[in-house]
Amino acid sequence: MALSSVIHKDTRELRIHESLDELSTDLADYIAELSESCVKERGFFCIALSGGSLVGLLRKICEAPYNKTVDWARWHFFWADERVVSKNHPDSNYKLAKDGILSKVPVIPSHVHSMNDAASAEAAANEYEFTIRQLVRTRVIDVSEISDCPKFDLVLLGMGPHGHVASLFPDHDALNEKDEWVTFLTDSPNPPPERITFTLPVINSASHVALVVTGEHKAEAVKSVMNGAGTDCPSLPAQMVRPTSGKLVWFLDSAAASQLDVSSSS
Ligand SMILES: O=C(O)[C@H](O)[C@@H](O)[C@H](O)[C@H](O)COP(=O)(O)O
Repeated sequence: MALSSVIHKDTRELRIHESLDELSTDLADYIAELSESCVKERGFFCIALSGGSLVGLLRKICEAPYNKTVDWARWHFFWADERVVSKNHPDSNYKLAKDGILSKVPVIPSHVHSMNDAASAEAAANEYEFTIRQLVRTRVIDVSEISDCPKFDLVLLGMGPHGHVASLFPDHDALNEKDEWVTFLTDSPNPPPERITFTLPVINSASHVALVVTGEHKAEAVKSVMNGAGTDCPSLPAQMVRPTSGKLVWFLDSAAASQLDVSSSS
């Protein structure tokens, strides 16, 4: 149960939770409901996620009742970003999701669309974009009515303490990428340096984007993002997450929300 749930003027929703356990349960409810409605409407549920603490917070969706009630066979699983390391490396976002989620629920192996760990960052990014293009063509992934971008049913992101999302870092050129769906970095400010990431046009074309942010060390960045959310010149990558026709929900714990004036923001 959310401690406070606030709808902002710009249709951003904040769900603030007292404990990580409550947040994890609410996140599981949210994903299960979305999955049900997408499967009913389109026959598939296309979910993309990044790495970090977010994956641990997805633990409840792998437990009862969701492990039995969710239609896992209709899920297609993607990564919003990946580190260019082998799939069994501790830094791999694939490994994180495999250990934390995919090893616990019956997603069909051919529906797990991971990035090639045997190619260069550039080649793996191109290959991933090609995979996504094929799935858009066959309408497994929906397509945006506004651009020709893929319209993922849900993109789940964490946020770093300096406001980065996926592998899109403040002041990095990758933020300006408008044409590619998937791009690569060889100079990430956070290790490892080589990464592959969805671009902003893809993130912002999703039907639903959820940012899951916890901990006091993120409170300052959460405040900056919320304060600058309406600005025409956003500087933090998390401020640039503005779905064009989709919905944006922030899942926060009370520590991450501690610098927000929640009462005045509704
Ligand atoms: O591969 C990555 O680096 C992640 O995808 C990244 O975008 C992550 O989500 C944030 O850094 C938040 O991570 P934490 O929640 O662990 O702070």
